Amino acid sequence: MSDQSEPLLMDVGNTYVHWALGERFGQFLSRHMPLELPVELNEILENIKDVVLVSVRRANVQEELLTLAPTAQWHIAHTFPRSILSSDYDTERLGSDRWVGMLGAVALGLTETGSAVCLIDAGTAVTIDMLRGRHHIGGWIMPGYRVWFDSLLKETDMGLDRPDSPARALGASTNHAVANAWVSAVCAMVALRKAEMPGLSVVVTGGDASRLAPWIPDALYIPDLIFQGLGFWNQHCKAIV
Ligand SMILES: Nc1ncnc2c1ncn2[C@@H]1O[C@H](COP(=O)(O)OP(=O)(O)OP(=O)(O)O)[C@@H](O)[C@H]1O
Ligand SMILES: CC(C)(CO)[C@@H](O)C(=O)NCCC(=O)O
Repeated sequence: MSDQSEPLLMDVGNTYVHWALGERFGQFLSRHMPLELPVELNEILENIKDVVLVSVRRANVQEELLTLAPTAQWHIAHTFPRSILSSDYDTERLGSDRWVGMLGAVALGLTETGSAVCLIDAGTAVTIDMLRGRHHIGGWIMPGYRVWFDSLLKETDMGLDRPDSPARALGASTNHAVANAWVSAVCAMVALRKAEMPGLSVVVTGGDASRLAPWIPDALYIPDLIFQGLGFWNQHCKAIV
């Protein structure tokens, strides 16, 4: 039985759906339809009153999720008050997961320190977003670790296996040449921003964050940043249109 007073938080990404309820959390694949939910989550959905969801997938994934708990109140994070977080980006297109990740930085007070913040979310895609206080000044999108390999596998005749532990050094094998190029690309992008913004704080999150964080000096590794952001959106943004 779940504690019905707190909402179930869900982040529907391009590869995984991540969920959290208090101390409980998990993930399942978002790309296989119909969705195959873990038993624990199905049990939670039978009793839950509120679900707070952010999604970057097509509407049909969201619709299928909604049918799994028809009596629950679903709160979908897709509007973001500019009074709380503004952006120079094309806000019609800025991914909801990026907005919510940045709200996670706001929730943790990282935007109030006087230093600019560089937020790296290493998932299916890697997004790198820059914040000055509660203002998003822009960002970058590049392939995530798996997609980086998959694109070369598809377009070349190289045989490739993804190493578990990529590094920033030069590669001495095909696999490490590709893997280390990915780490080095992200590190170089961060170094570019740091050169322009001394004192920049760097935050790393997402499924591949643990592969990157050791190579970025002074990076803060915050695995649950998206859930911090979803909780903040639910409390402070949902009611503001
Ligand atoms: N258990 C796992 N099995 C396979 N890959 C994993 C696993 N855990 C983490 N990863 C890595 O994490 C990446 C996906 O990250 P994450 O779960 O943050 O993506 P996502 O939220 O689905 O993507 P996005 O937020 O970009 O839409 C995969 O590409 C893979 O490299
Ligand atoms: C970039 C991704 C795929 C990262 O999950 C997502 O945020 C997205 O689909 N964004 C829309 C495009 C944009 O943010 O400019």
